[in-house]
Amino acid sequence: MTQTNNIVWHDSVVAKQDRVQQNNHQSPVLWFTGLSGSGKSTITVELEKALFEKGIRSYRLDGDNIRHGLNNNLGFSPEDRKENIRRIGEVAKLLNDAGLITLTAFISPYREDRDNVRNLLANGDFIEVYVKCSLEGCEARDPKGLYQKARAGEIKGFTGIDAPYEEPEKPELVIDTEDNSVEEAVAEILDFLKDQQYI
Ligand SMILES: Nc1ncnc2c1ncn2[C@@H]1O[C@H](COP(=O)(O)OS(=O)(=O)O)[C@@H](OP(=O)(O)O)[C@H]1O
Ligand SMILES: Nc1ncnc2c1ncn2[C@@H]1O[C@H](COP(=O)(O)OP(=O)(O)O)[C@@H](O)[C@H]1O
Repeated sequence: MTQTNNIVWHDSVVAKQDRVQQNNHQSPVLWFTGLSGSGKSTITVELEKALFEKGIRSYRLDGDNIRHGLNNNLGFSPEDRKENIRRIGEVAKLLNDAGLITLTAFISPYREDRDNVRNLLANGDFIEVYVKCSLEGCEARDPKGLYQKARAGEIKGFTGIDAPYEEPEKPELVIDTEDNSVEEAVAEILDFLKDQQYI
C-alpha cells in the first residue's frame, strides 16, 4: 500500500544535471536481464571494471548480492520478484539522480516489472540490455548447480524450468553470450555508450 500522507518532498540545491556536468558523463541505468547463467554478473563485473579504469563513476547492483541485504525478506514467488524489481528500480533511480551509471544484474523475468522501472526514469536513462543465452546453453554452464537442483525438483519455481521468463520486446541492446565473448560484450556496450554520447 502506498503511504505518502503528511510527507513533503524536500529538494536539493545540487541538481542531477550539476552532478552529471561535474562527472562529465550521463548517468543511465543499464538494466541487464536474462536467464540465470546467461552472463549478467560476469559481464557487469567486467564492464564496471572497464568504466572504473576510464574514470567513469558507476555502481553495480546484483541479484544475489542485493538478496543478501536490502531484499533478504523476498523469495521467488511472482509477487516477491515484482517487489524485488520495484525496490531495485527505486534504488537505481536514486543512483541515476546521484550521477552514477548503474549496472543492474537481475533476471527480472516479467516485462511489466521492467517497463515500470523504465517509466520511473527520464527518457533515455533506461537502457535495457538483454543478455541472451538459450536455456540449453545456460543449463550446460550451470555455474551454481541450480539447474541441476531445479531439474531434480529441489528448487521449485526456477526461471526457465517451471517459472516464466518474458523476453524483452524492444531492448536497446541484445548481447548474445553464445556468440560473443565477455570482452566482445563489454566492447559492444562501451561503443553503444560512446555512440549515444552517454560517456
Ligand atoms: N527459483 C529461482 N529462480 C531463479 N533464480 C533463483 C531461484 N532461486 C534462487 N535463485 C538465484 O537467485 C538469483 C536470481 O535473483 P534475482 O533477484 O535476479 O531474480 S528475480 O529478478 O527476482 O527473478 C539467481 O542468480 P543468477 O544466476 O545470477 O541470475 C539464482 O542464483
Ligand atoms: N560470453 C559470455 N558472457 C558471459 N558469461 C559467459 C560467457 N561465456 C561463458 N560464460 C560463463 O557463463 C557463466 C555465466 O554466469 P553468471 O555471470 O553468473 O550469469 P548470471 O549472472 O546471468 O546468472 C559464467 O560461468 C561465465 O564464465
